[in-house]
Amino acid sequence: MPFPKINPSTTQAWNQLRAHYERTHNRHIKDLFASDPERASRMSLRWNGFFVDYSKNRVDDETLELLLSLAEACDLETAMDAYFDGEAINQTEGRAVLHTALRNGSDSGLEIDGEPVEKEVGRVREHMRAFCEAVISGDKKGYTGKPFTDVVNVGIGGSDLGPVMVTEALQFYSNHLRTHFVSNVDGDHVHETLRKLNPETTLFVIVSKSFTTQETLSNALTIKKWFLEHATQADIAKHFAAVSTNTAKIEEFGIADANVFPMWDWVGGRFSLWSAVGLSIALSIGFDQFEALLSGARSMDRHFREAPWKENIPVILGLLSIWYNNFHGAETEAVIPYSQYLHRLPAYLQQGIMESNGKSVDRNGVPVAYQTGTIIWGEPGTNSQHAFFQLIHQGTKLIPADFIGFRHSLHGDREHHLKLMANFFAQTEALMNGKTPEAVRDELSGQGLGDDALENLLPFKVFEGNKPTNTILIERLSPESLGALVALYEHKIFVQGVIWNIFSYDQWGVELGKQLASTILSELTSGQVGNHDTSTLQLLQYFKS
Ligand SMILES: O=P(O)(O)OC[C@H]1O[C@H](O)[C@H](O)[C@@H](O)[C@@H]1O
Repeated sequence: MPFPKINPSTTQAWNQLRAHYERTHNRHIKDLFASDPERASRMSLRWNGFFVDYSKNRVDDETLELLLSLAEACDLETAMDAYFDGEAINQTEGRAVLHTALRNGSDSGLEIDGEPVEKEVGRVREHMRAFCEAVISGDKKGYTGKPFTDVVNVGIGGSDLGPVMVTEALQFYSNHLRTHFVSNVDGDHVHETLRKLNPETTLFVIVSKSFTTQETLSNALTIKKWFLEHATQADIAKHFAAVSTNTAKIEEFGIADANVFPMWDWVGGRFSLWSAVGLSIALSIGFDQFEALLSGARSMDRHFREAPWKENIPVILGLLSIWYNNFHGAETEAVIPYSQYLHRLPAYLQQGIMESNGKSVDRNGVPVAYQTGTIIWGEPGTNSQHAFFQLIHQGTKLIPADFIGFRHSLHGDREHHLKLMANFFAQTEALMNGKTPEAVRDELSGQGLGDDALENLLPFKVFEGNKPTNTILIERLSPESLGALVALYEHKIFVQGVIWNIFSYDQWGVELGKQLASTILSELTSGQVGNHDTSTLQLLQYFKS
């Protein structure tokens, strides 16, 4: 079956959703609860240690039915089969999208260009395991015979954000190896990192799907130069490893064959942490834990593929997000993990979601006449409460938010965990209920204010509420649960891309800036500033003067 190319806004479900929005958008979520005692239990999903409560949304059963009809009208089912079966659904690049095959333990019979996918994946995985075990155990040593103490991941975008997010998230499970991440081409990043390192005991993992990315190659060359101030060319083989689809380029860099880990063009950079791109993760937590991360993602894949859509977490969360984006006019979504370990999750999801679904031309090559990709942002709770929550509570914008929390802490300090989680629950309650004028009057009446003063203050202290949230409450932060959580968002991206009728797996929009930067770099180095608009011209001249 060909991948669907259906304009969602021409479907009956879309028009019905629009009419439904017109009829219902003034309703308050708390009134929906008041008239429906079963709402919370009906609008929650329990799966594998995940409790997803989506009842605090501006929806009723009819909204959900219509959203599910929209998914049907856009032929999500055919699209899902094409995704998992390895069809070339990334049509503008002629590639399959098979990050799910990276965590598919069994032999599914999947083939790309006649080659069995899992066999090759398994081979690289075994190579990773042997490499990680040798480094962690200290069997593999640096050029002066000392075991490694530090690992530096050198990469950017998908070759950085996944590894850094997961390594930070799973710090509790980490071993003695200290991990560092160098991504920015700003020399401050690499030089500050090198200052802390001993070349005798540091392993560098250069990660670049293309091995042509300016930032990564520049950082890798700077590191190599620094390393060679202490060691010899032959020692590079002991201290540098690389992950890429472009193995010829790795050879040029001088990395030993035994330290080269291939990846494949059917893995998008922003979905690649499950491949050898995750080498620094596996070094940090050990290969068994890395496999647990894959297995968590695999369970979510199975859930996504098999659960009826009504009970399907990525489908429901994807559809709710469409409801706000396309019918309520919400432009952004906040992701608020109540876990300091997950502090890089919003940044990671920004690439995953915004690079995938930030498109304005549909799968027929026609400009879309509706909104697509949401703007994603967030910071961990409770810090975010003391920073930007004011705007979510009382600003003029509608900002649906995902609250992610854990029933059990890893540190075992119950007092801290209860305080954290009290805030977690309190915020979604406050966002939904708000504070009525009556409640504010009650609160102020005992404070000795005159009637006028009280009434003057009142409008500022009223909260409208009616702010939608999803609560994702997970048993405990572990490699498995993190793997499942990340896969949940990957599949949410897919669902939304299918409905918006866009290609989620290319990223042509990042190319233009790169091309212009390369022209400007040669102008900055050669002394000849070429043709530019007058603003850019004056800035370049000022910079050079
Ligand atoms: O892994 P690399 O080939 O070095 O690419 C790194 C990054 O480059 C570009 O900016 C792409 O937009 C990203 O999707 C990619 O993750």
